Amino acid sequence: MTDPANTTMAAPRTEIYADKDQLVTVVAERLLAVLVDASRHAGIAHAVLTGGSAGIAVLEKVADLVTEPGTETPAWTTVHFWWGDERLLPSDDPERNAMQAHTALLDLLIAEHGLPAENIHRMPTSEDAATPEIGAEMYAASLEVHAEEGGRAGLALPRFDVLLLGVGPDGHIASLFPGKASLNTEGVVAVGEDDSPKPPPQRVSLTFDAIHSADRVWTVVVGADKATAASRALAGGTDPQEIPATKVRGARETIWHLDQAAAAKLR
Ligand SMILES: O=C1O[C@H](COP(=O)(O)O)[C@@H](O)[C@H](O)[C@H]1O
Repeated sequence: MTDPANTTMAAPRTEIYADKDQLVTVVAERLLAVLVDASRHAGIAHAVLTGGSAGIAVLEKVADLVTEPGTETPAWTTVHFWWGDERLLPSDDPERNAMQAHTALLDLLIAEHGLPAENIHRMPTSEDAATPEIGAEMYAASLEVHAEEGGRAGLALPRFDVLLLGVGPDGHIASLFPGKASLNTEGVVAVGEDDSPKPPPQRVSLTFDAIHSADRVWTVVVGADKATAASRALAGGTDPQEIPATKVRGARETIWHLDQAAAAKLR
């Protein structure tokens, strides 16, 4: 399975911003640029979204940008949105990462920019799936429908152009939490979590194998409460069982976007 020490994956690099506003502006601009490029050259673009404070702020900034005259935007009919993780809650629960993304950006793109609703691939809700494990199987089936021929890392997945992640103060990414069995799940693309230490307990997450398959993995980190986790994740030799974020890699690019507060303890 994928190995973060593997030279076929990109070593992490950091980009540090004065504040949250600068970080979300740059990441939003680059996200749009990646989608424009993929849409133009491949005729299709796949982006994986994250929840969390910084991840949702990036989407709000994309909404501002697409509303500004003169911003170059992709052909939205070619763009597909996926999620790195989700809370197994009712579809209208405001804690759902998808609900927050709809409010921040996706409703606007559907209503005013022609994004087809069927291009939005939400993870299952608690109405769709009785357990996180069933939810993970359902999401794997959705991903398989859009899998590129031959697949990445032998997995049935689309080619993700860009995958966004947030980091918790405990070092979790997506819904892969310290010490949990989900960290060791190999050979499948999605996994259920029944006992997340961060509420709500039931979640669905992409696995590390799926995350590692993405061309670009951008981790967005804002705030002093993330500084220790970021520093440990980026230090060599950290145990991923303690700080799962240390295992974050993309196939072509791995960037940690940090504001100064989150970067304060980097060595
Ligand atoms: O629970 C989650 O937390 C992380 C980080 O969120 P933050 O608010 O501390 O930035 C997020 O990336 C993930 O998608 C979410 O489900």
